[in-house]
Amino acid sequence: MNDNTVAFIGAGNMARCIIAAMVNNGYPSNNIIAANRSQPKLTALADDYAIQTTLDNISAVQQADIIVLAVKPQMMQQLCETLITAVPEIADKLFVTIAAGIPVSRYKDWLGNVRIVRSMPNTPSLVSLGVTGLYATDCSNYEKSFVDHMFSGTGLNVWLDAEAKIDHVIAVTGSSPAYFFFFMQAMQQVAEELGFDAAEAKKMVAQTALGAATMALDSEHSFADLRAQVTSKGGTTHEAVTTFANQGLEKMVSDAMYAAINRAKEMAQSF
Ligand SMILES: NC(=O)C1=CN([C@@H]2O[C@H](COP(=O)(O)OP(=O)(O)OC[C@H]3O[C@@H](n4cnc5c(N)ncnc54)[C@H](OP(=O)(O)O)[C@@H]3O)[C@@H](O)[C@H]2O)C=CC1
Ligand SMILES: O=C(O)[C@@H]1CCC=N1
Repeated sequence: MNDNTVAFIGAGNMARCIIAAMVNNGYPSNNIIAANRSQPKLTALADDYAIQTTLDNISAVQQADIIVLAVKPQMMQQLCETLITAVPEIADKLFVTIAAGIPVSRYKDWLGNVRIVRSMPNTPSLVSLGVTGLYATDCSNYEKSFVDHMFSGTGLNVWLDAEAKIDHVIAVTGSSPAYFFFFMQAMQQVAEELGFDAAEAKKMVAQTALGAATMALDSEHSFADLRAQVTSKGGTTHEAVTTFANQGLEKMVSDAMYAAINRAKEMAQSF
């Protein structure tokens, strides 16, 4: 499977995270090409991962078996139309898109009746602790296995039986690293107010988040049980957690996650 050449069109944040995971997982770097409209990110990727790079999208797709569409959603239609015009036979290749909010039907409008896997990765893929939602249409078992293999170094792959679930994955894992970073940022701010220096405060907060997540993954206990283990009756945690509850943390989280889903649906309507 490592013989397939994979071209990333768009070499931004998310492409870098997936490329890092593939290379760290043993995918041959000379079988990965990144194409970008400007040079700096390509230079950094070539330096860090020894992959091939190019400013020429067309040349990248011509050399590739699998094409990963990794530009922002707003750029996608123009990109697809340029590609299909320049290289009509690329419709025979396998496409993987990582874009939020663009349904498979739009790609088929832009590229013809292509075989495409919609994926929704997240940035912790960079450290192989990502979660990727995957939804395939019209692909062979080999192609699905290949895409599974391609993402296997990023962390956990979750195959979906309905395209609508991609929007749910966005809310649960695609966007959610930002929720945790926001929470940690707020905690760091208070730690600094309390006199810890910025680097120390960041480390203390991140180490606690890592410890809590590791405990949750390693344990049979529910999140609620693990929370109860920290919360002594009449103690400090109870006061903190009650403050969160009284100020509507659960509703806030729910509203935020549905807002992400609604935005994905709204984006889908706009393409
Ligand atoms: N960031 C995330 O956490 C996640 C993002 N996604 C999806 O991934 C996609 C990319 O997002 P992200 O990586 O964050 O965005 P970035 O802006 O970091 O990356 C997009 C890249 O595409 C390049 N680009 C734009 N137009 C073209 C073009 N026509 N040809 C070649 N390269 C082009 C940009 O070049 P330049 O450097 O010149 O701007 C940039 O490097 C989006 O569709 C998003 O929905 C999915 C899951 C998670
Ligand atoms: O914010 C976004 O639209 C993309 C999709 C999931 C994470 N980032």
